[in-house]
Amino acid sequence: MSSNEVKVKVSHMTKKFGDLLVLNDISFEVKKGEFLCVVGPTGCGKTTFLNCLTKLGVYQLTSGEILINNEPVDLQKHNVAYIFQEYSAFPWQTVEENVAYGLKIKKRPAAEIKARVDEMLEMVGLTEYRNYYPNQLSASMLQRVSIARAFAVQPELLLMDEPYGQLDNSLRYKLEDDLLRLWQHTGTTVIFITHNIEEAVYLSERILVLTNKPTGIKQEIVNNLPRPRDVTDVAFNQLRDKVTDLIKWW
Ligand SMILES: Nc1ncnc2c1ncn2[C@@H]1O[C@H](COP(=O)(O)OP(=O)(O)OP(=O)(O)O)[C@@H](O)[C@H]1O
Repeated sequence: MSSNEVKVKVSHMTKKFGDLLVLNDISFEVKKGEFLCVVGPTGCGKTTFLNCLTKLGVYQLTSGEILINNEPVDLQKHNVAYIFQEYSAFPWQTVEENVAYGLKIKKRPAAEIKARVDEMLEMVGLTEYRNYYPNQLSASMLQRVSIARAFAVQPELLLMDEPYGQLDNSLRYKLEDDLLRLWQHTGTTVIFITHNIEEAVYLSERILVLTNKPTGIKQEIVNNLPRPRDVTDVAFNQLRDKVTDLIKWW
């Protein structure tokens, strides 16, 4: 899916909280349309890594530079969407209103909003729940609302921080397939943080393996396994074991 065009270029990203050096001179690139997963040991700074990409508030970089389309990252200009582990749906809005939210903020025409919301709801299997409120939905349905809402605005970059960390395996597999379908359909560039190595091998085109703090990149692994992927496949398990060995600290 990825092209040769560089979407995100991170140079010497360094982040300290007081005296604590968390991210230590990290440099990498993400190609347009690429699906990049980032894994690493517990507490190494995965969330900090993702938050620093937008340089908001306490996550301003201590030093280094982040470019999107060769320009300094600017959330007013660049269309960046997020999905977190916590459910982000507005409880006072229906599923349909939640999915339409970003498009309304962008003041898109009503007909475009309707068409886009219909398309997104169809892709995540929520069409018949469009008039439900979040408190009427299961955990996995809430995450599907988040995905549909994020993709509705056609983000050029989607940042995901362990979105399925609290779900059991069967729900997670279903959501991962929804995500892959949307990614393939839209060509969005995705950076996906996870502590789950199997998930990284299932989703990614490339995996960045982080070290313990002060955090750097231990290894970049290209993941060319054919899709659809099978978690019981020999090659799949070899790659999973290789990544596991890289982040083992015991
Ligand atoms: N706002 C902050 N102020 C001070 N220290 C922070 C802040 N955010 C993160 N840290 C510190 O940065 C380090 C990395 O935290 P972070 O949450 O990014 O790790 P993580 O890899 O996402 O953790 P986990 O594996 O538990 O998900 C920790 O030592 C944490 O205490």
